[in-house]
Amino acid sequence: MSSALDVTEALDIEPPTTELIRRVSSSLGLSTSPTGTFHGPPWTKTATSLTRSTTGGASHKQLKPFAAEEIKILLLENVNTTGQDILRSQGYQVTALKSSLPEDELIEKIRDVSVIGIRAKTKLTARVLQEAKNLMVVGCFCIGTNQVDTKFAAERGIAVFNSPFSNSRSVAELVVAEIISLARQLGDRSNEMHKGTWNKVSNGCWEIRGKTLGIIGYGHIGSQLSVLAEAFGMSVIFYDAVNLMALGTAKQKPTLEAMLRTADFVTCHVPELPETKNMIGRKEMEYMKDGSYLINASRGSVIDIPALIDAMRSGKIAGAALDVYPAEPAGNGDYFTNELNPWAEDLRSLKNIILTPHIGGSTEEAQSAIGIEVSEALVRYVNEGITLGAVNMPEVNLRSLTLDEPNHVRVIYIHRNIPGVLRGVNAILGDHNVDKQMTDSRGEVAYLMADISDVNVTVIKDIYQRLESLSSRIMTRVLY
Ligand SMILES: NC(=O)C1=CN([C@@H]2O[C@H](COP(=O)(O)OP(=O)(O)OC[C@H]3O[C@@H](n4cnc5c(N)ncnc54)[C@H](O)[C@@H]3O)[C@@H](O)[C@H]2O)C=CC1
Ligand SMILES: O=C(O)CCC(=O)C(=O)O
Repeated sequence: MSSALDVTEALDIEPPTTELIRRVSSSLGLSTSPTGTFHGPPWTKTATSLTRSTTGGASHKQLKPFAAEEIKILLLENVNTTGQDILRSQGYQVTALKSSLPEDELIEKIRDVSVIGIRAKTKLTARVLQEAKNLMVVGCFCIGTNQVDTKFAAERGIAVFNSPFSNSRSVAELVVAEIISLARQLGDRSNEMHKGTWNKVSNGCWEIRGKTLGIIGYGHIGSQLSVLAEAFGMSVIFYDAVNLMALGTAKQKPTLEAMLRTADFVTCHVPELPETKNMIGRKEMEYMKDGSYLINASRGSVIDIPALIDAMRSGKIAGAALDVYPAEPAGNGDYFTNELNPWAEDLRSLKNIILTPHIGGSTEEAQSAIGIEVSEALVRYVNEGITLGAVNMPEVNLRSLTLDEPNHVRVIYIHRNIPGVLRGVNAILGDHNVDKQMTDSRGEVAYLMADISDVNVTVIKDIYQRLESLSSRIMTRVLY
């Protein structure tokens, strides 16, 4: 394979920085000649199933980084090996760490990488992203993307992908287990037995059959849970910000208050948003039925925990299960103390409370599926510029190039969404044979993808440099 330097010499662009490789040859199946060697498609190398466009029977031409080993990827928080394997099989340089990183260390490391993979704990704030000079894409190997400043990322041309539902079932199953465990005080009985105490009681222990489950947030997880709960003979009611079709015999309630006043068990499945902060506070706990139960496996900010402690001490709430907390440690260890969250010890001292370390999505099935799904999205984005599934960019895709089209180039132009940009871009691309083109915008950012035929290295260099000089430019990539 040719080196990065070969390309920059051929294109006469200096100096040969990683930045340059990212922008110009981040493409890639690139040799100094567009008709150079092509690699087998990635799905022939992994056991996975990268989706691809149909090309009418012709062989799909893989766009691959010219110097794949120059693509540096940092994976934090123990991303599953399924995902690591897919990325390594592309020839990228992958560093995988088990935990998250403190902000200053993260800033040091992120400066150097083209791709970062995280889970729920790593905070990619504007301050961190500002320093990520080479970063083109973030993979959230989880559902939530609240830990990333996705708007700031888009404004810097950094796409963000997640896995919207691969762990939904795992969370729903955990909540079912918690509903039964709270109703039967299983946590307390088990703790007593571990200490040698036999305490056979039925007082305050219930079947869940015939009880009412109130679900806040009837999305992927809430609706899965709805089906499971009905199978146990529960009645399901839910509250959501939008009107949704209820599954089975579930019923949507018009207000949160109406839902809280009726449910025996309340469970939260909303994203972290300003509107969902302390969504269940003192007032809402007052609305809840005496002796009801509260579960939170969404985000730690959704429940006012000091209010919950008071409500449990008074007996208003008979039991609770928490999987998420306002502050969570970067890795495993003895961290669940008042230093982390000032009320941690009060919480730990309560009866009939199940405390789990954010394991809602932590199953072999979910982590394996997420590893594959997010890594494949990252490969598609790095190699082909496809944004399908991105949470902060318009979704843009073009039919794949084929091996019958050797002298084609794919141009990606991420730009500010302002009037007149296409006039400028078309003045540059218009001199060439644009086979197909798609552009779309999302908020202040627009994404243009165009496949151009009959190009040589001089033409590519010219297109790249002229696009880069436009004032609307956020990021230009040229792939072939
Ligand atoms: N504990 C864990 O390990 C996991 C936690 N999660 C958390 O669970 C959350 C929910 O996940 P999904 O069900 O996949 O999300 P989703 O996006 O499919 O559903 C969320 C639902 O909440 C509703 N909603 C949003 N704002 C609301 C508001 N202010 N009031 C009422 N309803 C509102 C939405 O309309 C939507 O129906 C995620 O955002 C994530 O934070 C997700 C996976 C694992
Ligand atoms: O375990 C994880 O990676 C985080 C799960 C989660 O909270 C999510 O998917 O949003």
